Amino acid sequence: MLRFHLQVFIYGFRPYHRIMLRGIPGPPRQWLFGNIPETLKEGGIYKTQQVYAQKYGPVFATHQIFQPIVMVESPELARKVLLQNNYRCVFPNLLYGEEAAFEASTYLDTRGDKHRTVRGAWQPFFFSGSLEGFLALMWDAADLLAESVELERKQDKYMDIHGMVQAMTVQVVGTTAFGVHFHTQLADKANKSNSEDVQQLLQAVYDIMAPEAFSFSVYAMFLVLFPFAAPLIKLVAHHFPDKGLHRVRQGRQIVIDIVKKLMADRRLDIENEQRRESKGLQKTRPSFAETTGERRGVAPGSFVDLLVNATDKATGESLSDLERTNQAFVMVMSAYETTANSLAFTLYMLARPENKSKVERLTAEIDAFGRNKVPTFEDLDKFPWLEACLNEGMRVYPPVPTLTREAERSMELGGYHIEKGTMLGVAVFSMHNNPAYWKEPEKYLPERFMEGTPEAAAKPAHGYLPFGEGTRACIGLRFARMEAKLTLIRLFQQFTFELQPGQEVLPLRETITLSAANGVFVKAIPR
Ligand code: HEM
Repeated sequence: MLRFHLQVFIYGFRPYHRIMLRGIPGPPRQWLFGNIPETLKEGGIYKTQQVYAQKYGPVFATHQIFQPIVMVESPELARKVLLQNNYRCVFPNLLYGEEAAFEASTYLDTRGDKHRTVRGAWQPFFFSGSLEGFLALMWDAADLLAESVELERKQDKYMDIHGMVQAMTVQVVGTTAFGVHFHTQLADKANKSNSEDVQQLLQAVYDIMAPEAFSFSVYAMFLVLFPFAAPLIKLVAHHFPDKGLHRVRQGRQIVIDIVKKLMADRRLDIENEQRRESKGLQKTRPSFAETTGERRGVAPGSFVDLLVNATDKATGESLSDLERTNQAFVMVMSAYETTANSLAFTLYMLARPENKSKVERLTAEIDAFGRNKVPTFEDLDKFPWLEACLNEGMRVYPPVPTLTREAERSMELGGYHIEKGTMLGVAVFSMHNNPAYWKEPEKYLPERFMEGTPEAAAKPAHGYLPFGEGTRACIGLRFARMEAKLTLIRLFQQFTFELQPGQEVLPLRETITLSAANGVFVKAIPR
């Protein structure tokens, strides 16, 4: 018992971390709880980072949840962290056995050659040719969104545009990545065929990403307090899960089961096509080119097709089924929520009354293109102001507020020595909103992203990081930008938006991502 007490005391004091972080400024690390109480008091990690950066400067050490982490909050240091280190931090969790193996092979956590293989398997999905092929599907989804907005507008109601945009981005993931229609949008309610599956899927993703997911179980608390007993805690948690742990595990299983089903269906589909082709029979499924004109066409060159055919370049072997399922799982987790959040933040900014002149410039740009025209892939370069509005939205509210890396070797950061293996973080939200780097950061000024303007000249050369940087930067950047641009074009061809009073300050919800906690409520004004 004495030994146990000693271990608790030593862990609470964290001598090893103190040695690793020696000399690096930062908030006092409370015995046992690190900086958790302050994070709770400030209302989020991204908030405490702002407070600490002001107090301690561009390099500071904090104890976020489980781990000590050295944060940087300057464009130059952020670049150094992101370009010199290729691995994201892996935080301790309660997963055990097969679930732990699944997590370890997740794209977001893969390392070295495996990362190159996985990234290589994903890449063709984002080639210009593929993106161009997705345009009609994305436009289709944006069109349904506009129809849904019109339905709500007719009832003269304030609507949660965040929720509606989310339903749209889910549809886009369905058609482009999985070749299925999720029928999530209001104007598409009649097609309910698989909407229950989708509701389940969304709930599951929500459960996995919920803020409580970080402390979802009483076992998590034991893991924080007694990390040296992790194997035992995980074993007990696995066999006797409490309600919180059960919820997250169930969520993961639902997502895995659904993506497995989607892949199996698609595989069968491909086999049937090949069989018909070998017999010289006509295709049952029209090619994408044949469906682009159709309102509800599905792209056969989908992500699932890529996964089914993916091979490991190094070994020539195909990816294991576990790895394929894993990639599809990551696609579900990473592709829709961030895009929906960035659109919702931009729409929020454009609905604020003080930004009326920005909207006028946006509608003028869209009208110059055409109020009833569908843009082609090339046309998308003709909307610099729209793109600037989107960029500025992600500056004020970066959908991923913190980036992480593990120090691959010892390095120097802002005059401090960093030991190999130290967890590093980039305080993106804080940096994007720091007056030391951005003049009047509280103002929504898309001009910052318009070449030749004084606002653009005053912008830092680096330090704008909504998609990260380096070998681990967002692979879906072009896909996301294209989808967001098409959506804004389609919406502002028909409407402008008015913010519901009472949302002058937008409550935020922080998980790995940042989103509007209670939605974004607007009234649509027909143009
Ligand atoms: C506006 C929308 C999006 C934002 C703001 C965003 C942001 C990010 C950020 C910040 C990272 C981490 C970068 C780093 O650590 O340096 C990331 C990684 C990633 N994103 Fe996105 N993302 C968006 C959309 C998408 C979409 C649409 C997809 C897929 C279709 C996607 C797939 C991924 C993947 C797979 C990674 C991991 C890349 C790697 O480790 O190699 N993202 N994203």
